[in-house]
Amino acid sequence: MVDCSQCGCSGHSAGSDGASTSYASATGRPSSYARVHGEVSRAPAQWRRIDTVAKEELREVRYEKAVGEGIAKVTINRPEKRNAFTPRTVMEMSLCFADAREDPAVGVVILTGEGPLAFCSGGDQSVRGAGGYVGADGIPRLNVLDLQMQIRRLPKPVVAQVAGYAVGGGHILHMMCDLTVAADNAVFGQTGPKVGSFDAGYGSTQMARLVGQKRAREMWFLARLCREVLRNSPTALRILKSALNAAEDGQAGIQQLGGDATLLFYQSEEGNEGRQAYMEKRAPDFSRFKRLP
Ligand SMILES: CC(C)(COP(=O)(O)OP(=O)(O)OC[C@H]1O[C@@H](n2cnc3c(N)ncnc32)[C@H](O)[C@@H]1OP(=O)(O)O)[C@@H](O)C(=O)NCCC(=O)NCCSC(=O)CCC(=O)c1ccccc1C(=O)O
Repeated sequence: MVDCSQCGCSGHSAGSDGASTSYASATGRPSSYARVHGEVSRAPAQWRRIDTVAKEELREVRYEKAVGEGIAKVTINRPEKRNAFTPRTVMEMSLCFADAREDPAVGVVILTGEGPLAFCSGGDQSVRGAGGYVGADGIPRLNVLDLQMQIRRLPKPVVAQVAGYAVGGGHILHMMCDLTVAADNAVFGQTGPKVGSFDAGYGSTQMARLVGQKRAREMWFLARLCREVLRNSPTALRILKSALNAAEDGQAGIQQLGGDATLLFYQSEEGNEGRQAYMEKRAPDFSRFKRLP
């Protein structure tokens, strides 16, 4: 096993050059995957830091993109509080995820916490008031619930990279991610009832469903490493994620899958014929599009 703290992997076999992951076949020769796609680099990513997103200076979150690769990384940056989140932290995370969604160069997003002691310890209890967590505007918020939805609906895989504690709302955040890569010291748990809190939404229902869901996603996305995800078709990943959500999310899941179907249809000749005909003030001619069995 190789210690690969930069890529967040929990361990993989090194290629003969020590800088790539080798997928040897049973014969010992390079696998057909390696022959067709080449080896997967395990060289440390070069991160470029982004200090401002949507004109908002990032103070409680670090946001980075890997140079020349489609990986974005969102790091909760409050290690002195075991990366507990305030309304501002959540707002900054939300801006970063929105940016990663919009950036066509980004294919996969990592969510992690600063330092080895905690991924995230949930809501910052020192700013909790009646009605939610209170930021500079004095308004109590539970805005992490919106962030959970945002992660869930992001049409790109999100990988939680967990070292240390992932507890309370922090545990729920990792559960909302598609994949979780855990360091040896990772500790997972809910503390809500101890501190007078609970999450009866995804925090409860998703946890109940997780084992099957996570396994399926791992198999479909083949995502032991972010870089492997990036080699796969973004549309296939998008539809797979939607499909896996749809079975669990009821109408909201169908809405997401339906949106993806529209996206594909808009890219087709058949979809364009309808729009074109409208623009040209003529009847559309769909006769050349076959009704396949
Ligand atoms: C995480 C610990 C187990 C780590 O223990 P340890 O390593 O011994 O470190 P400590 O000395 O305890 O902590 C160091 C330092 O950090 C402060 N701190 C840690 N966690 C928090 C926190 N969550 N809030 C505020 N401050 C925190 C700690 O006080 C220390 O500060 P000093 O000044 O040095 O004393 C342990 O720290 C621990 O158990 N922490 C609390 C975990 C917790 O209970 N979290 C809150 C759970 S409730 C929640 O997250 C709800 C969130 C939410 O918004 C929500 C609301 C409604 C519906 C849904 C949700 C949702 O999230 O889904």
